[in-house]
Amino acid sequence: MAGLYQTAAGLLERAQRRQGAVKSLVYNSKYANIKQLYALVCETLRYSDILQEIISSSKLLKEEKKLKMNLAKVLVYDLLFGKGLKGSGGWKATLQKHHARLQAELARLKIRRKVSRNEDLLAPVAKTAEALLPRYARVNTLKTSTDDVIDYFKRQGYTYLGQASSVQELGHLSGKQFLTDCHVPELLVFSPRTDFHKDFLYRSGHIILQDKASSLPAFLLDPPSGSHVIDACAAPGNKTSHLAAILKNTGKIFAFDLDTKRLATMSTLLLRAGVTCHEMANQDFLQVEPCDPKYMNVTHILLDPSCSGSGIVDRLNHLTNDEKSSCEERLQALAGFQQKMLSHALSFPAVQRVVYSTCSLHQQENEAVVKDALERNGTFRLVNVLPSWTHRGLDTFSGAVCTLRASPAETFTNGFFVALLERKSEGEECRETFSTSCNSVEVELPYKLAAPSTKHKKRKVNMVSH
Ligand SMILES: C[S@@+](CC[C@H](N)C(=O)[O-])C[C@H]1O[C@@H](n2cnc3c(N)ncnc32)[C@H](O)[C@@H]1O
Repeated sequence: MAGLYQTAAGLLERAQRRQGAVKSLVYNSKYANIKQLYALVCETLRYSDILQEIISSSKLLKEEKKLKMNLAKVLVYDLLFGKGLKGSGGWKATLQKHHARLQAELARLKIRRKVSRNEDLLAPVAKTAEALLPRYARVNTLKTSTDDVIDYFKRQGYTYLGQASSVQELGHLSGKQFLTDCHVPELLVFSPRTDFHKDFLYRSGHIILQDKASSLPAFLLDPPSGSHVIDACAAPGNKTSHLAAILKNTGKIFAFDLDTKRLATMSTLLLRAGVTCHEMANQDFLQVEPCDPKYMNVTHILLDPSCSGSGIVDRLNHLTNDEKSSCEERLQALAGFQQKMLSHALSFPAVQRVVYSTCSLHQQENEAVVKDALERNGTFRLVNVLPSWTHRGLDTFSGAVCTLRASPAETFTNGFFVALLERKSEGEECRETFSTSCNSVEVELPYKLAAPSTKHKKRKVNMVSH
């Protein structure tokens, strides 16, 4: 069992060096009991600051010279907060020697902070962000219908409250209540901590467990049936399967990714979801030739590139905050890569719409990337998506208000950013040569926002051209 603690400590080290998202690091670790490892790593991260304080005040590392901080954290977590140390001998025996002192330090800490429960020691962000987030389940319309899934959950004892009329309602679900989302009609919303990983509908690909923010890019891109679409950074494929559902498995999705392991996971996910209209390639999107005849009919591109992941709630970034300088460098490198990717997407000759998204909170990876792309490419403009969505892009350039941000506190989702770029019509381009930068133009909104009977309805909104 020593392998569990050593593996968990190694993963904490890698997460601190920002070598990947905690979830992917765990899943790629090949450890036999992934669930146990994931729980240990996440809980240790949640209690990271507390553990550090207890370990320092108990002088554990001074007495046990071979013990390093991350290994100490996972061991002390299991000893004090978990179900007790597993295995026998080795570090278990060492830690048992210090058990009484560590427990006394924990008790002292609780007295100092005037709390009685371990949970109350957690900083508000570690406690509330997680507790705020509802569980989202996207109905896979390739396999079933929203009505059938609602009936299924009702039969399982859940109470259906209808369609949410505002985002706020999503944050007030408790027990076995559930709603249909107020923006994405195929998204069902359950109370936080609802777990469907063992549910038949999840295992059979009838529902996809996907955060609401992450379901916005495909929903907003909204390619019509039969279109040719590129998913530029596709693995593990949540957005690809959403695109396939919107396309009703017609047309074509060219899905690219650099990471072979993630592509393998994607294969399984797409098979389970019944996706058949895709072509997967282990290829750098930047090397995909826009003028290749194969892509001449590509009209829609979803670009969800690698990012810092600073918006993901379960990544518990406070653990890595001490690496501020490398973080700045890394942000710059990421932003440079994202700018290249977005410019490349806009260079496909027939492309009409490109959705750009990240799970980052950093302006450098979000508004700045979009602003750069629009400055380089005058033939695209931003679409003012979901006008009723109050959390907009940071006001760093004149069109930023057209973009969306998402966050646990404001939208009950992970932190996220989405921008939809659309090719200007020829007439529009000409008009702009002689007009000011702010125009009122007709834009097509996804049918879910329009009257139920019309697939695409023209709405007049204020558009900012760049
Ligand atoms: C945020 S993840 C994509 C998540 C995916 N869209 C989903 O919803 O399941 C970013 C992905 O971009 C891939 N990637 C990074 N650089 C790439 C490149 N130059 N070309 C293609 N894929 C790339 C990474 O391997 C990673 O899988």
